[in-house]
Amino acid sequence: MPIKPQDLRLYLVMGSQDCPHHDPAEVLRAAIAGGITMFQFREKHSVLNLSETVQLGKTLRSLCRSHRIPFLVNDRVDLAMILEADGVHLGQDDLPVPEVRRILPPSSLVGVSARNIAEAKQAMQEGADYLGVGPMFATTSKPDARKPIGPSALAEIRQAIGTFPIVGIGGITCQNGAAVFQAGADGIAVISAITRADSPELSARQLREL
Ligand SMILES: Cc1ncc(COP(=O)(O)OP(=O)(O)O)c(N)n1
Ligand SMILES: Cc1ncsc1CCOP(=O)(O)O
Ligand SMILES: [Mg+2]
Repeated sequence: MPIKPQDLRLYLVMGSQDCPHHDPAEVLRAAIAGGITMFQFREKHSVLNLSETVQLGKTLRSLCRSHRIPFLVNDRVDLAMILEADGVHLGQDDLPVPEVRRILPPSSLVGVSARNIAEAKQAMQEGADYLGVGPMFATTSKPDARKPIGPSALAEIRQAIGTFPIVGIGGITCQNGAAVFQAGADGIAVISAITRADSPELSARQLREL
């Protein structure tokens, strides 16, 4: 099933490493109450072992399923299959989209990171369902993130690719999120703006109002 651009409107990306103040399941529950439209399980540089990762993934997966929120897994196609995820998100250094498509169920969503027009067009040709474009702004959630490209780079990609679904990511907050929508994004993807907020629910609600 193709992605609905409105599913990208407020996309929470999260793993246990992003939740220093609250239990990840509580953060996700609150974020769902606040109005997130999509979720990505991104367990990266965390202290969980593999069986703990699967256990947490199952908990988060069932929360998403009971609220009809698409549940994607970052990078790990094996984990996505174990968790019966709705799809995966792949970066430029991750597994190639056509190979991943061969092993996932046909209806799976595949998101791909892109930071310029060439990467965006290649991802579309290879069968991506949406693009994650960023980092928009400086981020502290991804230590190996490259330099921010800003909303103007997203606007250029939008101009080049027409209506293909795009979500902006990286350093997005209530203060700067509107600029990402104005540049032509269908949605915003956030980690810390929700996971590190005093109230993840209130923060999600405010981001949804953008
Ligand atoms: C929605 C979304 N967009 C971009 C990314 C970044 O993916 P990647 O470049 O592979 O980096 P890691 O997240 O794997 O560190 C994303 N995860 N989600
Ligand atoms: C996963 C990822 N990809 C590009 S920036 C980023 C981190 C986004 O986290 P935050 O919303 O806290 O800046
Ligand atoms: Mg990746």
